[in-house]
Amino acid sequence: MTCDVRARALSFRRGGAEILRNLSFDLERGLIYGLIGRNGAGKTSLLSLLASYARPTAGSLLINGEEPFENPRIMAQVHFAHPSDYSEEYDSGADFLRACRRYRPLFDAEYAGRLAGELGIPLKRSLRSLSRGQQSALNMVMGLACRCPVTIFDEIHLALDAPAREIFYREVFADRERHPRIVVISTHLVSEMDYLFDHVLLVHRGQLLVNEPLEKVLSRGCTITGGAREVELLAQGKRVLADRTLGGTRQLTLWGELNQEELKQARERGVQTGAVELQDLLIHLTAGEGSNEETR
Ligand SMILES: Nc1ncnc2c1ncn2[C@@H]1O[C@H](COP(=O)(O)OP(=O)(O)OP(=O)(O)O)[C@@H](O)[C@H]1O
Repeated sequence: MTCDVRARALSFRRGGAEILRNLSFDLERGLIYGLIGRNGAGKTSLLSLLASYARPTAGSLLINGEEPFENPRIMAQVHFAHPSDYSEEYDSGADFLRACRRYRPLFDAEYAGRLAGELGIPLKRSLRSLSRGQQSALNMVMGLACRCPVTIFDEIHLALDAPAREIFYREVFADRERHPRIVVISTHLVSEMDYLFDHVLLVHRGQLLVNEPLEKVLSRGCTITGGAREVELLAQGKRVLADRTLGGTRQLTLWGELNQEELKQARERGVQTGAVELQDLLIHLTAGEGSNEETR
């Protein structure tokens, strides 16, 4: 089962406010998309359109050529894992996994059970009695094991402890290899997860600011690391995105690439050059303005 997603000039209004404006993008099978942006930028709103929870106000969103909103054929192919309120949920984790088996044709119960065991989720207990992290872990297990052609994780990893997050990252990567599909991960833990992304979607104030493969995004900047004086000389006239000092070593993150002459100078001065961090680019590209329309 494959799936493709096409959004063209997508806009979305809610409560009189324009939340998303004129977004166009494609999502391709086999790729992991990192959806990033500041608080209130519009990430969850975009994901709720993909997950058929809401309908675009303008433009078009097609999944396998069909509009997703209230479309059972498409809803069966999209899994939206997000932080859920289980405070009134008396069913157990095992009940939830059984429901997945009924409603998700590709659900892998054996894999789900194994992963739940590794994460230490007490499956026999009611969901309301689980800790927040255990509830998130169960959401993660369901998202992975459903094997839906479009699998969305919206900040579900936030309540997970570090070992559980490591399992999440490992499994997202490995399971995507075994069962290629579209995976969209919305996150604020950019520096921890960016290595997972094939492609970056950066939403800012309801608009798509970046829609590029990770490699291309990272080529927009560079780091230079070395003695403070040498690094400063190389950075002259350039825009500095980040400045870090460790002992006698200084690292500057610069906007733009170094040309051949600058690379030669860096070598001669013992300055190391490296890739920019996605998080530094995010901070730079979205700095100085509110994250949504109302704060402009
Ligand atoms: N029901 C609603 N009515 C009006 N405005 C809303 C509604 N839901 C969300 N918004 C607004 O839409 C904007 C985008 O919200 P959204 O939840 O999509 O952002 P986000 O990027 O996911 O943010 P965060 O990273 O903080 O979770 C925000 O300004 C938010 O206040």
